[in-house]
Amino acid sequence: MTIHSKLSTASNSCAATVDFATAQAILRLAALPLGSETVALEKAGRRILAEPVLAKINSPRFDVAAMDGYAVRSTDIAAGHNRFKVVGESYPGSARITLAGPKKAMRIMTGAPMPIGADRIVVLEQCIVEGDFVTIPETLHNKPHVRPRGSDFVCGDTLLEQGATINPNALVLAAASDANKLVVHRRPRLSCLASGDELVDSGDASSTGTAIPDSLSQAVLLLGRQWGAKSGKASRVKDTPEAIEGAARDLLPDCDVLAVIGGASRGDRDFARAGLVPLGLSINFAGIAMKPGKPVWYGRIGDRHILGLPGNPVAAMTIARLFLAPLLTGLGGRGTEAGLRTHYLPLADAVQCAPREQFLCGYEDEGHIRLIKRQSASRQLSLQAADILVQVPAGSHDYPAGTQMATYRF
Ligand SMILES: Nc1nc2c(c(=O)[nH]1)N[C@H]1C(S)=C(S)[C@@H](COP(=O)(O)OP(=O)(O)OC[C@H]3O[C@@H](n4cnc5c(N)ncnc54)[C@H](O)[C@@H]3O)O[C@H]1N2
Ligand code: MOO
Repeated sequence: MTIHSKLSTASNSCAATVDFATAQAILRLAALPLGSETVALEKAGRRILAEPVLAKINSPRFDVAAMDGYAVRSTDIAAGHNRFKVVGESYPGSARITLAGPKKAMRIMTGAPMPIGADRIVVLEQCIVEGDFVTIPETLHNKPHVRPRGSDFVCGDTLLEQGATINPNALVLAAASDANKLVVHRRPRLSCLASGDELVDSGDASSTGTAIPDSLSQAVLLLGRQWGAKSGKASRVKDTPEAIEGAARDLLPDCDVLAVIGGASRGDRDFARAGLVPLGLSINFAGIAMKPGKPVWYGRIGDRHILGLPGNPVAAMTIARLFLAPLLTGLGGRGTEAGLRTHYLPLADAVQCAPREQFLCGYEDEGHIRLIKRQSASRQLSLQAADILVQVPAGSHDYPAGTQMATYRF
């Protein structure tokens, strides 16, 4: 098969150019959770629950003291007694004991099981202790200072829902449930394949006359990690379909998602898709009516997800944020929506629509959107201050200052 017929095979299987919303809908249908695995609690941080966490015990396990003090019977107090014989002590972790007989008290600390028979605590600061006896005030607060058994949660309660992220607060509940393992979604493994005759490792360009550093491979892997991926390998090859095919053949067995950087458009040496056709690439969409990032494409080789990023660095990072992030959150069990959350902010200055939907680099300034002055798909400096992408729908009018616009956080 010639290079040109390979390319045309790839293009023939392309859906027609779609808009951003349609492409996202296609991605959403394909980005289904990869499966689950069981991990030890100490390894579960940042993971997404594939199964809910149910309490295996009550919390508290018994009625327990809510304050340090003396446990007594309220019937004794109601009968007018205020001097009690101290018959023992209860600490957190102590076995439950019985407070036998009237006018008896037990010294007790916060979290310790209430003695059977006692139903209130008199706080330490209000008690006068003399030898084996404790005297309590005539008038007491109404509060019994007892946390009833199961008042936090009871055995069988759902403490964390499926889909929850194990953040520090969630980890409190997971451990409190008495779990030592959690069933979490498998993290997608992301690898990168960059092509470009001009590209060298960062650090090697200045010693040559024409090469430029590959500024995208590691950035795309980092963005992937921010959205829940494990980093696989980053390969870089020359602009030939054979080199792309060979590198992809090596990378695909060990990844779920392959981000193919560059070679996405129509140039003489743009072979990203053509190089993957012999491996069985099928295309779900190619070319989106958006700016930057128009040449983005997405397809499958077997069960692997292949996302083609344009080589221009701002276009590549825009597409990574808007397509790779939701692909990874979808595969990782959080749904593609988690990677596409928008925040509405007012424009500081008017912005002009264009025939294509735009995603402009901007930053948040005192609650307002400021756009980076020179927007260009190739201007790497635009990324220096950009912390948001501002979605500007296609059209022929202006959005005046103050208009609330959807933004995506980088
Ligand atoms: N005739 C047409 N030309 C172009 C079109 C088009 O539709 N018709 N689309 C333009 C758009 S939009 C973009 S974006 C670029 C994207 O092109 P490619 O994906 O084919 O990217 P390359 O040609 O490989 O490279 C473009 C540019 O980016 C630099 N680059 C590539 N990879 C890296 C990297 N890993 N690190 C740093 N810089 C990289 C490369 O050196 C080029 O300067 O095409 C337009 N052309
Ligand atoms: O749309 Mo390209 O991604 O403008 O440079």
